[in-house]
Amino acid sequence: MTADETPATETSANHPAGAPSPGLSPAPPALAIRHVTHEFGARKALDDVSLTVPAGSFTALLGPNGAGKTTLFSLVTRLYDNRSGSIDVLGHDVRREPAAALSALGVVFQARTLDLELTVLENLLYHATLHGIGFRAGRRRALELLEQDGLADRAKDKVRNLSGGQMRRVEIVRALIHRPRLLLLDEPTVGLDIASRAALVAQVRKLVAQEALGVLWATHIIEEIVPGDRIVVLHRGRVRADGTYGEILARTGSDGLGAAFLSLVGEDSEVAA
Ligand SMILES: Nc1ncnc2c1ncn2[C@@H]1O[C@H](COP(=O)(O)OP(=O)(O)OP(=O)(O)O)[C@@H](O)[C@H]1O
Repeated sequence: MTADETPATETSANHPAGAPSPGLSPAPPALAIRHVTHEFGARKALDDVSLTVPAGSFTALLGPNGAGKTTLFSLVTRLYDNRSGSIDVLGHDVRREPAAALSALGVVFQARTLDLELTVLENLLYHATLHGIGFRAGRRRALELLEQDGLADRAKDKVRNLSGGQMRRVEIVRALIHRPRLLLLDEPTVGLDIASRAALVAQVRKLVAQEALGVLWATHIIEEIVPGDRIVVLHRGRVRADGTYGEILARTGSDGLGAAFLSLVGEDSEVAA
């Protein structure tokens, strides 16, 4: 079977990918991190971190600068080796089964990584090729995703001519090209205006709802989090709270997420309310 003929992940309206099948054991979470510690010399960037991103959930990783969010993403993506604890993507341990784990993973890094001199479509096809997807299947998938996101008319434009928000949306499309089940986004809205930020968050929430994608969204912007989201509060390398929006408010006795966050991490935070 060629890459062009590789069947898409089976989905249907009643049984989206990642959701448990009737009669079968429940699907593994999109991401399960257990007891991970990471040090840079004497500095402990992560200290016994455990968290789960269920399939079909929008989980916000909320933490101020220096909390350890990027370090955590670097461990999940294997930029760094996790020497303690375990990290499973869709049930695959990233150390023992890196190929299976990484093929289920899409990432949008903090720094922009599109080639400005290539067109939108060329950028997407380049990425598809890296994932072993044939030219025709890659083109079909890229155009389908651009269409869904309202960007089809920009396919042949050089990336240089897009707005910052559009570039970010293309990066999300690129991260989805190989049909991952987990999407990691590291502070994707930094530098965007309010309208672009809202469009980006809406794009990702739609994916969670329609495709049962598990999303881990690192941010320090409280406004991006809404009731119904799962939240992991990370501060100075430690998980300070992990639960639904309502659980975090109830646990801290707060009437808003800003107040809840402050009561969890104290005054030395740089989280934007
Ligand atoms: N390569 C490195 N060498 C030494 N220390 C590092 C390195 N990378 C990160 N750190 C330190 O680890 C801690 C966590 O940093 P990290 O970048 O993961 O936080 P973050 O939550 O992503 O912050 P930001 O929002 O500012 O990117 C910080 O104290 C940082 O200075």
